[in-house]
Amino acid sequence: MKLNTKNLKAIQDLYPDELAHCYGCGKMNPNGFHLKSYMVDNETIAHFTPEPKYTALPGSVYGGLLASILDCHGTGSAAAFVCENENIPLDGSINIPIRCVTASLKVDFKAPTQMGVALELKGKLRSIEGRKIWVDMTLSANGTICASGEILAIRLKD
Ligand SMILES: CCCCCCCC/C=C\CCCCCCCC(=O)SCCNC(=O)CCNC(=O)[C@H](O)C(C)(C)COP(=O)(O)OP(=O)(O)OC[C@H]1O[C@@H](n2cnc3c(N)ncnc32)[C@H](O)[C@@H]1OP(=O)(O)O
Repeated sequence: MKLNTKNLKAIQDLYPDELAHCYGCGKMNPNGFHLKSYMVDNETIAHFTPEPKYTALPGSVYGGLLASILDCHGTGSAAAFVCENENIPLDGSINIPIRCVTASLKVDFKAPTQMGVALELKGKLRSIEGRKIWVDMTLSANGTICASGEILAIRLKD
C-alpha cells in the first residue's frame, strides 16, 4: 500500500532535536536510516527500501537491518500509542514529551525478505501497563509477511 504522507507527521520527526540522533530514526543523524513511522487509524505504518549493501543472501535483506528498523518502528509506535492514550497531539503542533527506549525486542524471521522493494512495517498496540508498552509488529515485502516482531518499550521517567 502506498501511504500518502502529505498531511501526516512522522512520529520520529516529533522528537526534539537533542534526542533525534538515533542511527535508525533520528532526523539529526546524517548517516542514519531516517525511518519514519506514521499513525494511521490506530496502527502505525512505515516504509523503508534497504540499499543493496544490506544484503544477506543475494536478493534478500540482512536480518540485522530488519531488526533495526523494527526496533525504531517499535519505540516510535510505543511513544505514539502513549500520546494517543493521553490525548497528546501527533499533528506536529508540539514536540512529543514521551520518551520510550527498547527494553526487549523479539523478531521472528518467517520468509526471505526481497531486496529492491519498499518494505512495509506495521505496529499495533498490545498493552500499556504503567511505563511498559508492548507493541506487535509485522514487516512485509510485496504483501508477504517476512518478519514479525514484538517490542517492550519503557517510558522514561520525566
Ligand atoms: C538508551 C539510552 C536512552 C537515553 C535517553 C534518550 C531519550 C530517548 C528519546 C527518544 C527516543 C528515540 C530513540 C529511539 C531508540 C530506538 C530504539 C533503541 O535503540 S533504544 C537503545 C537500546 N535500549 C537501551 O539501551 C535501554 C537500556 N536499558 C535501560 O536504560 C533500562 O533498563 C530501562 C530504561 C529500559 C528500564 O530501566 P528503569 O530503571 O527505568 O526501569 P525498571 O524498573 O528497570 O524497568 C521498568 C519495568 O520494565 C521491566 N523491564 C525492564 N526491562 C525488561 C526486559 N528486558 N524484559 C522484561 N521486562 C523488563 C521491569 O521489570 C519493570 O517492570 P515493573 O514496573 O517492575 O513491572
